[in-house]
Amino acid sequence: MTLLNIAVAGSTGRMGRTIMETIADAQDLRLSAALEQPDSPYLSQDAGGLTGTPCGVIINSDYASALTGSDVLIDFTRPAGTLTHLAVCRQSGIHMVIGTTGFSAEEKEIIHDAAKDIAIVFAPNMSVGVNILFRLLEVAAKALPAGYDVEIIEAHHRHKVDAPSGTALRMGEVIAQTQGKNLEKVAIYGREGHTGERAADTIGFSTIRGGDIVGDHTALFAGIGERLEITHKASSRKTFATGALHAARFLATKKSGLFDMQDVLGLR
Ligand SMILES: NC(=O)C1=CN([C@@H]2O[C@H](COP(=O)(O)OP(=O)(O)OC[C@H]3O[C@@H](n4cnc5c(N)ncnc54)[C@H](OP(=O)(O)O)[C@@H]3O)[C@@H](O)[C@H]2O)C=CC1
Ligand SMILES: O=C(O)C1=N[C@H](C(=O)O)C[C@H](O)C1
Repeated sequence: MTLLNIAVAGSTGRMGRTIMETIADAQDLRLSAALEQPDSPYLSQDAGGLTGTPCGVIINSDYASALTGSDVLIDFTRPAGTLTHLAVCRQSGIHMVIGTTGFSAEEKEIIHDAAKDIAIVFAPNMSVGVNILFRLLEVAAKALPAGYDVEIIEAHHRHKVDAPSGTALRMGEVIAQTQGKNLEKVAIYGREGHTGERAADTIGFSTIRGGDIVGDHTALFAGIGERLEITHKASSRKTFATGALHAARFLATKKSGLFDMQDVLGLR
């Protein structure tokens, strides 16, 4: 069997470690590189040492040379890191799975442009459940009559640095798009003080941060006399890692283009 060579950026982070563990369990995948920042205390260590099984891949910050021999780079880092890695991958013709969240509109445009040359899966949430939830939101947003207030509530661990989560923002985009609205114009990010009554047609976001919550997302459609809540709760990062590896396999069949998990999972 020909193995697919996977490089992992942010290899010592929460997602990086989980992805490397998941690669180690896959028969068809090989960890080809483990990347970290130049000031990382983990440089030169065996990447498998982090997960208890040394594998002979040394954690490296020389992106260009480390990526030689890789088919796909999986990147769950920060926007600045992802864009640095993207430039190297575009130059070297290496496909990318991007799970990082918190990009500005301009930064997302750079990813769109790079997809002219390489194939990219870019998705704020790689779990099967959340991607089905996106479809359920389309159904609800289309079927409910006018007058249901939309609120999106998300909860994550204390270490998360961006808010609202990328998933919550995508939920807002899906609902807004389905209802013919522009999220930028209707989003309300938090409320404080004398806010006045809720404006009709807005989409509110609420963010909770605490402890080790892996990732909870709820869309609330609140009408008069009833509420519809659609919720997803992730209980393990393995669900995201498994999705990222499916995305890498999907990219192996592509030459270029921008895809998301709806494409990977055949949900479009
Ligand atoms: N799409 C999805 O399904 C999911 C997406 N995410 C997203 O993935 C990202 C990472 O999450 P998580 O693993 O929890 O975060 P962590 O903070 O645990 O890990 C981030 C990793 O990226 C490295 N890093 C940070 N900045 C840079 C940079 N400028 N260049 C290169 N590497 C960098 C960090 O190195 P160091 O520690 O040295 O700073 C660390 O290894 C977040 O944006 C999160 O929202 C998370 C889960 C699921
Ligand atoms: O930072 C996290 O942990 C997560 N981030 C993603 C997001 O911002 O949507 C996905 C997941 O909920 C975990």
